[in-house]
Amino acid sequence: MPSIQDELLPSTPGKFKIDHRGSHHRQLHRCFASTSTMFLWALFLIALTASYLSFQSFIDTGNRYFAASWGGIQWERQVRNSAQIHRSGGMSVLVTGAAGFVGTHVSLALKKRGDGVVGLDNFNSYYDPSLKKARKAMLQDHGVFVVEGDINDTRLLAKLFDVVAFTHVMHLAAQAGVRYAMENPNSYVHSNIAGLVTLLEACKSADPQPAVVWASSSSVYGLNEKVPFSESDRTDQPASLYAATKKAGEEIAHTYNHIYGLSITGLRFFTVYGPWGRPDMAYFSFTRNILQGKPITIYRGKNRADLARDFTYIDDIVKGCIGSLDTSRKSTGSGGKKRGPAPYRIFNLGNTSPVTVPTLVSILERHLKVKAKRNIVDMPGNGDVPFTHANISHARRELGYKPTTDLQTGLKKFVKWYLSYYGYNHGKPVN
Ligand SMILES: O=C(O)[C@H]1O[C@H](OP(=O)(O)OP(=O)(O)OC[C@H]2O[C@@H](n3ccc(=O)[nH]c3=O)[C@H](O)[C@@H]2O)[C@H](O)[C@@H](O)[C@@H]1O
Repeated sequence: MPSIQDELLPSTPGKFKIDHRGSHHRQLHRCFASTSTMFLWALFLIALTASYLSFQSFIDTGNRYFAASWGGIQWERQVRNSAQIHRSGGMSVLVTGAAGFVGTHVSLALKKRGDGVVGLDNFNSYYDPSLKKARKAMLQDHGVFVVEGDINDTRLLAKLFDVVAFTHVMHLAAQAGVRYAMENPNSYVHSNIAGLVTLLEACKSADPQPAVVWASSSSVYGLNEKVPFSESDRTDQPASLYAATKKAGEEIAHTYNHIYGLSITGLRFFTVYGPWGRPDMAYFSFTRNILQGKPITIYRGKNRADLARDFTYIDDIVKGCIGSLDTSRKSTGSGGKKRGPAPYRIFNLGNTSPVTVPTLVSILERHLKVKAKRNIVDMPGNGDVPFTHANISHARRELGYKPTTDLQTGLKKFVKWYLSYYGYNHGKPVN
């Protein structure tokens, strides 16, 4: 008889248990029973592992297709439809920062003339994302699909180029704003440097390679004193981290042109304003504060000199962007290799008539019919430059760029839009 201990304790898996007292038959039986128990255990473990792994992959897939806002058959269909070209000789353009101020206007203009447009935007909260969502809704109404995603997402970019053979990329996604760079420097590195590299990597690997047009900034002229600013002037004394990242962007773009044959055009925008604009910019926040009866802060330069900007109206900028897309010749690389020299261009897109900040405020007062409470302070050392002024003869020659809207007219259009969008007091009681 087996001892009680033998009955209760299972045999050690993988080892024969020798029964010194039983018959040969019993030994065989025990041996068989122990092997099949072991087999069943093994099966059980395999099944457990397999179901764990498939559960994990279900979670991954779920994350990819449900939590992330891109991917799937329906999504690809939307991307393809949006990229469809509706005119002969048209282009299919990936517009990054499409829910941004300039991105929205450029996307609409391209779509209206029959080009294919797919937008990309990360809808970050640098300023009120509800304004970005409203722009997205407007684009949607005009047949432009805006993908929610980041230019740092390599997989998303590869997917987009996989679904559509974009002929052009209009790269407008960026961390904008001069003074915010002191608060959140890393966001500038993330978007304007890392994001730019990720995007150019995707463009260089795409087959065919698209031609790239992207937004640099007038701020690259930094502390230069020679006016007006020309593209051939030095750009090695930036006054802000923002300007430094845009300057770095120009050098990075040059590298991709040189090594991979990407056709690249950089546009130095000069203080762009207009309807659907950026709430962080002076003309916009001044309007809000004036209507709410709040004081506005007007910076003043050295020796009490007024600051001045070459404010440029959005419709003029859009014409410059589209002129750049239309004149950009093809990239020459394929399979990630350069096959010949490709164009590398830089253009100023300004208005050529600088206006001082106090004059900007006076124009707003006239359009709003409200007096501003002006608080004049010396310019803090926060990255601002005292003035900007564009020489646009290069863009005029090459792109046919010719700005036609003066600040008075442009601000009138902005104020009209502002009042129709926000109402007279931006949802707040007027004091
Ligand atoms: O041209 C450009 O490259 C840049 O133009 C603008 O930068 P900025 O010219 O500084 O535009 P605003 O922030 O609207 O400032 C305009 C002027 O108003 C002044 N300002 C701004 C804010 C304020 O409270 N008070 C004030 O006097 C600024 O010093 C500046 O002289 C954009 O914000 C940048 O993203 C863009 O790259």
